[in-house]
Amino acid sequence: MILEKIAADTKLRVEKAKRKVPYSEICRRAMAMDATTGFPFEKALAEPGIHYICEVKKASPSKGVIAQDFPYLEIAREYEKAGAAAISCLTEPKYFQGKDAYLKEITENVSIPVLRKDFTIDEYMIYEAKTLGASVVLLICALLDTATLKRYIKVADRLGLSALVEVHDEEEMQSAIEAGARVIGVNNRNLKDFTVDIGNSIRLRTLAPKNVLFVAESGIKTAEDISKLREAKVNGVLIGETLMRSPDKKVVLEELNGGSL
Ligand SMILES: O=P(O)(O)OC[C@@H](O)[C@@H](O)c1c[nH]c2ccccc12
Repeated sequence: MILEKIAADTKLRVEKAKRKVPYSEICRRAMAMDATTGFPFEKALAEPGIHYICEVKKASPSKGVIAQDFPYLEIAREYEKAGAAAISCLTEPKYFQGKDAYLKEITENVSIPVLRKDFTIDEYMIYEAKTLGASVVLLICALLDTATLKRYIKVADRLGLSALVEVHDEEEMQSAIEAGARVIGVNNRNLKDFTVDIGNSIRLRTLAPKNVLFVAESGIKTAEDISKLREAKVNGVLIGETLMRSPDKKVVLEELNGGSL
């Protein structure tokens, strides 16, 4: 499966990063930073209504190159101006053509929280995310057992980072809950065959405890999708391709939201 391939390549990337900046040094740098962040991502999602997490993504394994022209900083600024609650920035280089530098530059230029969208398979990456200015890290349940998930959430917590814990079925949802996830994202994309079903978020919505924030991820394209997710009482939606393919992000966000934002 693609996820295993990506995880294996990520492991090599982290080994290389550790040779440049050792584990003890990345920890030191991250822990020297302010951890009293107030968890702005969770704060934003906890406000009433549905919130937009807008993704900066050049390419993906399922779609290939999405944006030939990729003015990532302009895109991030446009998202912020259009009323996004948060930004998601891909940093995985091989399959998504992401870069740590995109994340760093974006966090330095917007004031809304930014998610480091990557395949966290080592605590090192959580410390790294902090030094890049992220407010949130992605933890994918399919890559981490419950005990590891729990440990990573604690590491993030101590740094003042939120964790968006991604699940795609009931079993993973249970693991996320058991690990103490405060924000759970349901991926509507099946990573085995790349099919997308918004119904996956709606189906799993009822399984998340009341005190957990809920995000629907992937394949969100129309105002009708949003309206269904709103009805299901999701707190946030994570949208990439639909926004990346449209020249005017503000117009698309307004259309999706059925008026203004
Ligand atoms: O471009 P889309 O279909 O709107 O999806 C965005 C986001 O959900 C997707 O990029 C994503 C969801 N989970 C991930 C994990 C890793 C990388 C990417 C993702």
